[in-house]
Parts: sequence; structure tokens; C-alpha cells
Amino acid sequence: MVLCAVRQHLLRGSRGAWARFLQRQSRGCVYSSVHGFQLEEIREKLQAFPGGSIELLKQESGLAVLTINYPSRMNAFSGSMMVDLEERVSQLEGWTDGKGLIVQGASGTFCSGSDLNAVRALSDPQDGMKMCMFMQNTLTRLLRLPMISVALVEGRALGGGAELTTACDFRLMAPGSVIQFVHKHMGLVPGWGGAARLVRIVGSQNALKLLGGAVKVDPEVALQIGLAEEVLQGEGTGTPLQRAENWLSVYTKGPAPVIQAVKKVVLSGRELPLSEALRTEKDVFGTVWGGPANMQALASKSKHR
Ligand SMILES: CCC(=O)SCCNC(=O)CCNC(=O)[C@H](O)C(C)(C)COP(=O)(O)OP(=O)(O)OC[C@H]1O[C@@H](n2cnc3c(N)ncnc32)[C@H](O)[C@@H]1OP(=O)(O)O
Repeated sequence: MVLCAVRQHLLRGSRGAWARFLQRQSRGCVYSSVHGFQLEEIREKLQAFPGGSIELLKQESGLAVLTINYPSRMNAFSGSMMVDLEERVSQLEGWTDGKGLIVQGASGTFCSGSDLNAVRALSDPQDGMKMCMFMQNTLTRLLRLPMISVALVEGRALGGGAELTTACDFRLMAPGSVIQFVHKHMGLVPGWGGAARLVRIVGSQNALKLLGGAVKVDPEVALQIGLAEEVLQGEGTGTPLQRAENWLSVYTKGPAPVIQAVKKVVLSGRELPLSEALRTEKDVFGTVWGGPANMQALASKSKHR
């Protein structure tokens, strides 16, 4: 059933009204009321801890920038920002022209995890579980967006901030930046899905070292272990955001339906058993075969020299 939900999620946007119906059904695809997850209840609880915001800028190029914005707390996640993030992810899910996404922090630093003031107030285990399920759902939906996503890490990505970077397809780090899963120092383990995703990105040995040692991962180490894709060098070649946009534009060049199909087939390969992934690939292939970009390429007799 879970696999079916993933497959349906991957096919979003390809079959009109039916796709929209599936989208509603599979939203929040990790936890639902079956798991004791009541969306409105947890939203209301989180809204009681306001502060900061999550800004979304959608550009005509098909590239969007999502900014974690709470500079006075080093962009820590307040409760209302968690709710904001879920709303922004919903907006991105409905963006038919979307091809790429950059997630960044405001004022030169990425995110210092959850707001410790909210954490103290939500320290009751049941509240902790609810927040954990809410963030896992949101970050899973972020990772599954049909667009190519990049975390632009400047300054520090700590705790939940480090987990957030793993919910993007790629991580680009600015010189001097650090990704650190500080959870052990807080008497915790990741709960926003960061451990499960980290293992898939760097392997279980490296994940064990990063979590067990609460290691400060600088760009050099991040490159070595495959956590980061690139260090954004180059003083005088634009802001880190412009450099990240340039990096991403190589992969988002082309029509939105084709870029979205690329993400969907890779996502299905990453998440589903082979036979399921193959069937999904066939279905996604069917959405681009004979489509406008395909017909145009055939008519122009394009060569790939
Ligand atoms: C999902 C589970 C998790 O995320 S657990 C991980 C939670 N995060 C943390 O424990 C980070 C705690 N903060 C720190 O270690 C430091 O503040 C860091 C981020 C290294 C920045 O140090 P520094 O550059 O010296 O600045 P600072 O400490 O003066 O901080 C500036 C103001 O920001 C605040 N701040 C920072 N992080 C948080 C946070 N997570 N929650 C709430 N507030 C945070 C600081 O308290 C400080 O505020 P104020 O100026 O004292 O009012």
C-alpha cells in the first residue's frame, strides 16, 4: 500500500483530475490518521510558537527560492515556521512550471535546527512525536517534489537544519560553512527523517560517524564523503545564490514536463523496488513520449555531436 502511495505520488500532475485526486489522497504520505496523526491538531499546536517565516519566490525561469528566515535566532525553526514550510511545499507541489528549487537561509547562515524555546515547551513525549511526524511528512514531500532541489549551505546547518539539507537532491556549500548533526549533544537522534536520508546519501558507515561523533562537516569532508556536490568558490562571480542558480541551471534547462519527468524516474529508482520502479518509469515515459518537446526534437532532426 505504501509503495502504491509512492507510485501515485510520483505520477502527480500527469493525469489531470485523477492526478489531483491522488495528490489529495497521498498528501502527507508517511503518516496519516491511521498512525494517530491529526494534521489540524498539530498545526494548531505549532502555531502557538510563532516567529520568523519561510519565504517562497517562484521565478518565471521555473526556478524557485525558499528562504528560512529568522535571523535573530540563526534561522531556527519556530512552530509557525514548520507550518509555513508545509504550506510552501503545497504551493510547490501545485506549480506546473516548476523545474528547480534552491533552499537557503537568510542573512548568510542556513538553519540552527528547531527553536529551542519551542522545543522546551513541547518536551512532552507525545507532542514531540506529533512534531516529528509533521516534519517527516513535510520533508518527505519536499524531497519528492517533481523538481530538482538544492540546499545552499552558508554558515551553519545544525540539528534539524542539517536534516533539512538531506531533504534536497543536492547540497552546495559555501567556503567556511558547516553541516553538523548536533543531536547527540542534545541527548537526541534525528527525528525529521534526517538519519534515514543521510544513510542513503553517504552510506551507513559515514552516517554512523557523523551522528555518533556529532562531527562538524566542512565543505572538504562533505565533498569527500558525497554529502556535498560542490563548494561554491569564486569571489567576484556573483552571490552564493547566483552561483547556486548557475549550477542548477545546467540541470533545469529545457521544458518543465521533461525536467519533472527526469526527477520522477530518478525518484522512483531511488525509492521503489526495481519492478515497481520500472512500471513507474514506463508510466512517466508515457507522459513525455509524443509530447511537444519530443515532437519538436524529432522535427528538428537534432544531432547530439
Ligand atoms: C531537530 C532537533 C534539533 O534541531 S536540535 C538542535 C538545536 N539547535 C541547537 O542546539 C543550536 C544552538 N545554538 C548554537 O549552538 C549557537 O547559537 C549557534 C547557532 C552556533 C550560533 O552561535 P553564535 O554565532 O555565537 O550566536 P548566538 O549563540 O549568540 O546566537 C544568536 C541568537 O540566536 C539564538 N539561537 C541560535 N540558535 C537557536 C536555536 N536553535 N533556538 C533558539 N534560539 C537560537 C541564540 O539564543 C541567540 O539569541 P540571543 O541573541 O541570545 O537572544
